[in-house]
Amino acid sequence: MSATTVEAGVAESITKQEARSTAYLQSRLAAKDTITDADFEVPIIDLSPSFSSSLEDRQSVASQIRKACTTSGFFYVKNHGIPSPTLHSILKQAERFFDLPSSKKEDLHIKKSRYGFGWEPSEYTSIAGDVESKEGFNLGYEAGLDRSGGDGKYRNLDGTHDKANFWPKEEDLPGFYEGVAEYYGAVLELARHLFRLFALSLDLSENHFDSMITHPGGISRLLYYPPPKNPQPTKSDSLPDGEEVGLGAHSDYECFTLLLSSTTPGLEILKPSGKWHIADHVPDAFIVNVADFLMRWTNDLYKSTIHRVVNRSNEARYSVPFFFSINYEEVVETLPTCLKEGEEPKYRPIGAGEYVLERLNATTKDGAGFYGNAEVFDKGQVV
Ligand SMILES: O=C(O)CCC(=O)C(=O)O
Ligand SMILES: [Fe+2]
Repeated sequence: MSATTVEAGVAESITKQEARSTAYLQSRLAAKDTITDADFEVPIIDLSPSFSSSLEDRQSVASQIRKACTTSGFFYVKNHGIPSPTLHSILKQAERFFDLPSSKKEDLHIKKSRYGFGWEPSEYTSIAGDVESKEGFNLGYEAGLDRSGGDGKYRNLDGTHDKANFWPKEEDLPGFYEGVAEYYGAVLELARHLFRLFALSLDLSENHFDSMITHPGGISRLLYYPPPKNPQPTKSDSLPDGEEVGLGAHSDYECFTLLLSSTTPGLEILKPSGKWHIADHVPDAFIVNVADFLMRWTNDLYKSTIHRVVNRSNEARYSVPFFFSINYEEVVETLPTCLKEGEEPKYRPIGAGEYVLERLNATTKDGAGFYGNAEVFDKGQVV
């Protein structure tokens, strides 16, 4: 299938139900799954053979990816080529950022952004209606962060092309921009590499998605989860369960996510039985998870699995997810090769950027968006 550009009217076809995170979550939970907990595993995939010049080697990795995507929708990658100091240094940058005095962070407040970029205080947005303890710093693609230099055609989520990222002043946090740029450049390169493996895993040609990622959307966040106010149970068997949530239950919106975290665990993945699987920390590895574009392309063959974060320790957790999207003007529609004879697409085509923006806005009160919503938020209210 060749890439099509977004058509007028696609945004209107995104229903209110999809745009509202809580309703969307409920509909996803109600969907029957064909797998059971016995099929659920989060494998560690060694990416070394994926850099080989032999197609057979690359295919062997792709088939492991396919297995993970059709069961849990989550896997770890090791030997991914990003040096360990780069990983440690971005987590250090996260610590430095969150240690800034509030007055400095206030200048970067997400209420000044149409896309939720900048600093997000704790208990500010909510993905599933819970109060969320996380504090964040969100940013999007810019050509200067892309080691390929991009093709100069990047547009924001809403199609505009003014500068969208907020950066702390160099004198407030020396070296922060360079640190983030180094990490972002490396993780974007890895995401492009992984996308070729995803294509292979779907029996497509390796370069199937290449023309869609010349100036791709790539939101990344630095996240800080403080230790809980009250000690939390060491595990949880149901949803919802009244725990102190760091980040509420959700699926990610784009193609797939690459998640780096500090050693404190916290990511919980919903198993088919409704119990939570607590993901172990694997040193120097990323957790990769299928997100909603891949679910839609594959008509549910690949699972965009619900997950959340609960910090059950008495230490801080830092994480850095990178949400890899295609170019925002592209349309995501079911791949004909993922439809069996006589099977209909379950999902209508969506404009990539518009869809992500609607899902992001749905995390704000009444879906009103971030921009200029200070009064609502300054009262400390969440959705
Ligand atoms: O911080 C984490 O471990 C997970 C973050 C996440 O799921 C998200 O930001 O979508
Ligand atoms: Fe997520």
